[in-house]
Amino acid sequence: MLKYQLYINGEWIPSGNGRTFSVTNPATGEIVGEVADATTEDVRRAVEAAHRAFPDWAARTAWDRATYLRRAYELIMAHQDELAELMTSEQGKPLPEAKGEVQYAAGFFEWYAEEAKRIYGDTIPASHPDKRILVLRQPVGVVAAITPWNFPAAMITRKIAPALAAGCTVIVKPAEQTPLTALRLAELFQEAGIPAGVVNVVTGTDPRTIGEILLRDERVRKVTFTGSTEVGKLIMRQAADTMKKVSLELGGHAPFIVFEDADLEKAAREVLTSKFRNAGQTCVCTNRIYVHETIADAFAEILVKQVEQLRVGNGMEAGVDIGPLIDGQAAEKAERHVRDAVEKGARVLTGGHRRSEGDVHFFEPTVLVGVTDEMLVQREETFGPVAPIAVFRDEDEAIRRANDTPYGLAAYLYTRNLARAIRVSERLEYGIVGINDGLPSTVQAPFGGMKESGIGREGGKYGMEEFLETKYVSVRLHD
Ligand SMILES: NC(=O)C1=CN([C@@H]2O[C@H](COP(=O)(O)OP(=O)(O)OC[C@H]3O[C@@H](n4cnc5c(N)ncnc54)[C@H](OP(=O)(O)O)[C@@H]3O)[C@@H](O)[C@H]2O)C=CC1
Ligand SMILES: O=C(O)CCCC(=O)O
Repeated sequence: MLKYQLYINGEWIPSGNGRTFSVTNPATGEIVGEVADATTEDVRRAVEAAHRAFPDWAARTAWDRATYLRRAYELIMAHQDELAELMTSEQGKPLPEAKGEVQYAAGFFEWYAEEAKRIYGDTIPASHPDKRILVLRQPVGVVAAITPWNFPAAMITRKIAPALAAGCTVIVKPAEQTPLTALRLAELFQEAGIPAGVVNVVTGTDPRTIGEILLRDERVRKVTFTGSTEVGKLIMRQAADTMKKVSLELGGHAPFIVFEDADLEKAAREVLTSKFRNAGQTCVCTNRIYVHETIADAFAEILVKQVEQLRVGNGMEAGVDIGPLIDGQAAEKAERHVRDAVEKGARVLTGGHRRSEGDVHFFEPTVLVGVTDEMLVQREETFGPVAPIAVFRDEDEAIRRANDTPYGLAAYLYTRNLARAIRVSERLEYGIVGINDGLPSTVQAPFGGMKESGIGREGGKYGMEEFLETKYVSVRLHD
């Protein structure tokens, strides 16, 4: 069993009160790790360390910072098999998916090592002959990064790689259910030689208090969060008191519109990828499938055939496509959504049941038809492997129903008609649109949502903006 302490100021230290908590494998219920349960004083110490490390880190050249980021990238890649196994053991996703996430996570370090050198300012023509106008981009300062359990590596690196590249120092608060990957990454950052205090990792079982300490502290200038919309709203309110910069990647309710001209086999394959990745536990997973009425039956038949080939089981075993859900609440939610849909007239074409034993919860990949918009599954984020199919008659109706949600993270459509693809993607009120593509996430593109799905973007050149302040310097040319 793995044992980890807190990573603060370049050192591994126990919690101030010596307390620890265990990490459980969601596929077996076994305890796989024991980590320190941070006290409020430990969190303050991490802020202090990040604050002290900031001036030196910010003053280094971009080339210098890039060297550390590149080393971190290489170390993560060199340890990808080990990191993937660790991730599967605490999160449950199938091993190949975990390895894909590790590579994706490393990719943010590679990208931002390069991007660090391209933080450009501006010079602006002045309206007086003896004046000059300069615009500088400077790191925002100490950053608190609060991350979820569904992507134990990539949600950390997508935040901290641009933060470090910009010259910020960070305190990471990983999810309670998946701290081991975060702590192993911290060991690799230490091995990469990233200076003491530049990255700190605090783990704990009292997220509200840890959050409050990070958010109340005026030395923390930015909070970046991925998780539920409910907690995101709380964080935004708390950040207001010290006017921190805020980035929020929150819940989603992604529609997938399949038009009548679609290649049904290929469209179903994209829906499958988007819907069942990580057992449906991603914020960009398809939640609502709108299929044109003329092809709905044929599409459902093809999707069911593909879904029935998915193997559910322990993600460590070869050939498994769908791992366990993260906990009992997740299984209960998926079950509630299926039950509610059936009570309101939907039909289960495949799946529909949970398999729970003690603390271990699997859910059969499920396809529902006859779904209508008042069903829970069409309104709340399911975060589970349930694919609800509803029918539509025309383009306007599909767009109106797709946009009828407080969320605005990802949306998908499948068509061979280019004009329609462009027209529809322009009208969808979402931060990410996949045209014939169920997996648009990639390091160089802006990831983020509109409406209640959040604020700000992560990834690519846009992700760097979130960690920079703009300073205007006005110069009068007096001798
Ligand atoms: N956008 C996304 O990618 C995600 C969306 N979700 C959605 O949210 C639902 C609930 O998932 P859940 O894991 O509970 O998500 P949360 O929003 O509760 O957790 C995300 C992170 O925030 C921390 N946190 C929780 N409460 C606070 C607080 N008051 N102040 C500061 N930090 C806090 C958590 O810590 P701790 O782990 O200790 O609770 C975790 O590190 C899911 O079913 C799904 O619908 C969930 C995860 C990711
Ligand atoms: O669920 C999330 O919050 C992140 C989705 C991972 C990705 O596609 O980048």
